[in-house]
Amino acid sequence: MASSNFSGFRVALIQMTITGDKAKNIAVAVKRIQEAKQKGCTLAILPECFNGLYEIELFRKNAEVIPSGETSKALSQAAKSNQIYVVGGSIPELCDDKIYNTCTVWNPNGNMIATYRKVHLFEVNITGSTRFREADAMMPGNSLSTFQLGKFKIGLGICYDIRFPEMAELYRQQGCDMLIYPSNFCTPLGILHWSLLTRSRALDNQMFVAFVSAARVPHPTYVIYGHSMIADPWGQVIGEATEKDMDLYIDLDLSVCENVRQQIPTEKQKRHDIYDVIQKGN
Ligand SMILES: O=C(O)CCC(=O)C(=O)O
Repeated sequence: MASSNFSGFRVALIQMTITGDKAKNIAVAVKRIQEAKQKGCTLAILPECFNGLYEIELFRKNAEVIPSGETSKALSQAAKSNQIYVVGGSIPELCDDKIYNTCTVWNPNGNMIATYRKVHLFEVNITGSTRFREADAMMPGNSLSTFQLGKFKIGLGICYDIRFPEMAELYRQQGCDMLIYPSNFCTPLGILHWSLLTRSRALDNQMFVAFVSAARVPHPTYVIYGHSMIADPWGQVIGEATEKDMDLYIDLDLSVCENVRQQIPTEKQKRHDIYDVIQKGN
């Protein structure tokens, strides 16, 4: 891959079913990465916390040191044996007895080329529906993270991060062409906001945005929305799953970013004399 005139690639959004069986979840992820390669994909993306159920009480149980834990080893091997880039959704990361919600990225040699710890922890209290406080079990990360795939520069966020347009704008300032958010929205908020948020971040920043969920399964308190989705730099949805266990394979063309940015040059028209979004720290 990645010849000098490479301007696109096929991406897999892996909407797998997550169960309470960690070994099974890892095995399913590995199999679906292999299928993505067979379908001609250069990049496979997994959902948030894919190695266990999305429950506060289970994060520590499923947590691992990165990159020496079993999930990291499986992702590294899957990337290498299939010669594919893998955005490993996220897993609970154990570091100095603290837990982070961490995304790892693997290149086709099986090397870890980026990590990202969720910066905005999920905390909502929706009357009559979802209550969740990730901070009861996890610590926030403190930095942004990008990686290069051919000519594409890709920025990383996780789920709730997509609600913060400033973060996406900082990635645009860093020259990103695509944002990837491994996610697991609950169904009530998914219905209201999932598509709107994906399209908004894509349109605001004139880039591709991939929002990758697990499949919906019955759960007493947290029913995952599904509907993995990708929007293009026009803000159009170019692929969307249902709520079921399924994967999407989508061709991305980097030249669309350049076309939109030339035709609607908002980045050059920003009034930095009136406002600014600036990055603090790294
Ligand atoms: O923002 C939302 O509605 C859901 C966020 C979420 O589920 C998460 O960050 O894990």
